[in-house]
Amino acid sequence: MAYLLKGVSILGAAPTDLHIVDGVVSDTPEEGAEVIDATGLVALPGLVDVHTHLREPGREDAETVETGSRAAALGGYTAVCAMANTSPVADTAGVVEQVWRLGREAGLVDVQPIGAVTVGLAGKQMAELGAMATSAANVRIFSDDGFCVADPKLMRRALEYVKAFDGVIAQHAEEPRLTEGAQMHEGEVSTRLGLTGWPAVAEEAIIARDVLLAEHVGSRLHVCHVSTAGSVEVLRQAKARGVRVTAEVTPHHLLLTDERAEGYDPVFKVNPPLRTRDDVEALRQALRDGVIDVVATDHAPHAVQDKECEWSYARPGMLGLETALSIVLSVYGPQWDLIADRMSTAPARIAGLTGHGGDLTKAGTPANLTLVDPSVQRVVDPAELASRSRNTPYAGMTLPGRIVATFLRGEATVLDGKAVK
Ligand SMILES: NC(=O)N[C@@H](CC(=O)O)C(=O)O
Repeated sequence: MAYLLKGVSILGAAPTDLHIVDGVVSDTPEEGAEVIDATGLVALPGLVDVHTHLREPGREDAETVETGSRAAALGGYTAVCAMANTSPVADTAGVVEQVWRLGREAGLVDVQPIGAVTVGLAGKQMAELGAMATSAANVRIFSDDGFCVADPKLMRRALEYVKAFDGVIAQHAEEPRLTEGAQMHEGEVSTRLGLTGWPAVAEEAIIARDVLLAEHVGSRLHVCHVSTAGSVEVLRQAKARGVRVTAEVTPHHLLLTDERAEGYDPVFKVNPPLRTRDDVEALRQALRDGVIDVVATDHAPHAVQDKECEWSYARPGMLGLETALSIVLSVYGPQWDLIADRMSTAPARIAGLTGHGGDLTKAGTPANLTLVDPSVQRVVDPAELASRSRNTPYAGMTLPGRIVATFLRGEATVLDGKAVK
């Protein structure tokens, strides 16, 4: 299938014609190509998410690889990295290969499995990182996300182990002894609501420790869902010293604050918790500066019974894939170069996903891209989401931008704002 995207603006530049032929960007038109009127639309390299929870195997009532892939494509993504906290945990070659195969069968985005760092995410014994790296799933990112690799000796060994194949340890930075019973950010609002708080220092202390370990070992560390101004300062200093550390921020931490907990609506319960306005400002600036490298969704679907209950019983986590670009647009406006780097090129580099995040002006670049209509304002309706879950914190909000089409290696996965399969 060949396409001609007529009058498209690549990253906000003057309108041009973009030819997609045989799965790549081409500078020569193809006879009989399907013409898409792309007037007013912006082409971005397909978005890449380094932090997605797809819930399969184990919690297919909340999401499957297929439903999550569809949500991703509709959000403009062409690749997602699937977190390891499934059931069974993705801590063996068998499980990561299963997730990888399910992703191929769904065929809507490239699903790159993340392997667990420790057996069963229990933080005691290192998982078979080498077996997962050499499996068909070709795992490069390892994470116990949902839990912190709290034992410093184990963290050091894992960093040493992955160095051999340029792997990366993605840390969920949470000192567990400081967050026992935590329900939200520790601060003025938690005091008023009478909820046990997760102090900012519980995140910052682990990041500080881990950048020192990564520096000592000379290995790659990635910090998941950075949420505090103090974490940003630790990362800024580490990067200035040349530590091989990268970091992500979620759309919700760029937009929402802990005041959302005031109605006790569990849709706003998430780990790490929503923080203060000052934290939000520091995160926004850090993403601009490049101290934080990427936006990652931490798309965390949960079944109704796990979310629509009393706050303290509700699971933490919120949906992200289908709203991420709109949230980032609402925060930064049409800064397309920034958006393309932080949501596509940089995450593709971190995950080692060659073929994603490429330059759409160059012939031969794999045609992984998405078309956005920035002029449209959409009202988020949970019932319309492709995810199997409904736990979006943005229900009823009016947000800028609509994904019109997404292409994976030149094949449309989304057309006219609808998934093709
Ligand atoms: N982000 C969340 O609040 N939840 C994540 C795991 C996690 O990161 O805690 C989940 O898997 O639901």
